[in-house]
Amino acid sequence: MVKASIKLGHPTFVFARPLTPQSTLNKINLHKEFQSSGVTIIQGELKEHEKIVAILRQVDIVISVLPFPQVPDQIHIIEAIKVASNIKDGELPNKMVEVARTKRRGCGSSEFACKISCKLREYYKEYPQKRFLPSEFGVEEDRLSFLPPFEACLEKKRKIRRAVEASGIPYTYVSANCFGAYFLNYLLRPHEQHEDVTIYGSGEAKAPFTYEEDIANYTIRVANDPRTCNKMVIYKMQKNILSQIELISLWEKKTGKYFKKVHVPEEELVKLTETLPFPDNVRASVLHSVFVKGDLVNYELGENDLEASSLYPDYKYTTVDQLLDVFLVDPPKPALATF
Ligand SMILES: CCOC(=O)[C@H]1C[C@@H]1c1ccc(O)c(OC)c1
Repeated sequence: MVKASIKLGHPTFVFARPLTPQSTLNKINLHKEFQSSGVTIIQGELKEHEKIVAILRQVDIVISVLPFPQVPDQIHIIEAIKVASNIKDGELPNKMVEVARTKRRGCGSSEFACKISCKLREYYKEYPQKRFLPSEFGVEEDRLSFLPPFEACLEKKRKIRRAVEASGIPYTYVSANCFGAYFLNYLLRPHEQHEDVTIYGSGEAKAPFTYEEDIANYTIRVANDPRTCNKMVIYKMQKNILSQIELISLWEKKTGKYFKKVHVPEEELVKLTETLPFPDNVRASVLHSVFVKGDLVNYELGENDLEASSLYPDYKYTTVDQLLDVFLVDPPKPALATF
């Protein structure tokens, strides 16, 4: 995300937890790389309210990339943005209150809401506010329901969304669906010697994949785009919507290897979500939602939703086929999200 911001020419600040003697070499080198690229790095904790307010007075856009365990701590970012932007909780800017009163008469609530959001957009053009992109980037949790372990995690994200909306801070939510390298590593395990691949359910349900670099490149564009203010942006590129069976077949063609398919039936996966310890039970419920139910392709974009590749048709995103070619020669390091 930082590299994409720099590449697009934006003055970029990073607020990160302090480096310690236990910090990994990778993190230390990343700090050095960012600093040599002109990034302003401020080290601190999310509870250091005044420090965050002081930084926020210097920026227009705040993008949070906090992992699940820190999702609730984003409330501190919201509080700091309100102070830095002089926004009172849930209070429309005064100028807007007059508009709201005059517009209320004679229109229904949805028409009224639309008038307000249009007026808010005009207002924000005149009185630029800081925009907040909370740490989302996965499923669209306001439109889907999940098995309990994943549901509990996503409820944390829903709470932050409601707090952002109640605060009046302009926002953009990003649903990037499946992180490409992350899931290709999880499903294909290119770093291991293995004869079989696991298929969750029938393997026919489709899911949208977005290469991590594209997630960052799209998000910096989205964050700076007036069209996406107070909107949900979904990353769902047509060429990157595939089933597990299609993914494995592509990989077999490219590697010249044939893998034995080991299916995990839905009922067994549901049982695992009930019996595995945390966080494996969460991962099992993610797999159930994404690859057994096909949740990520089971809803249509609403009138208030935008899709990234349609917003930026000139941006050449990496297709899954191209990403598999990268995996053939230099597969990215596997990772496991924390919950
Ligand atoms: C393969 C098992 O799933 C995971 O490890 C978690 C990290 C995956 C995840 C976490 C949160 C999400 O919203 C999401 O959307 C597709 C995906």
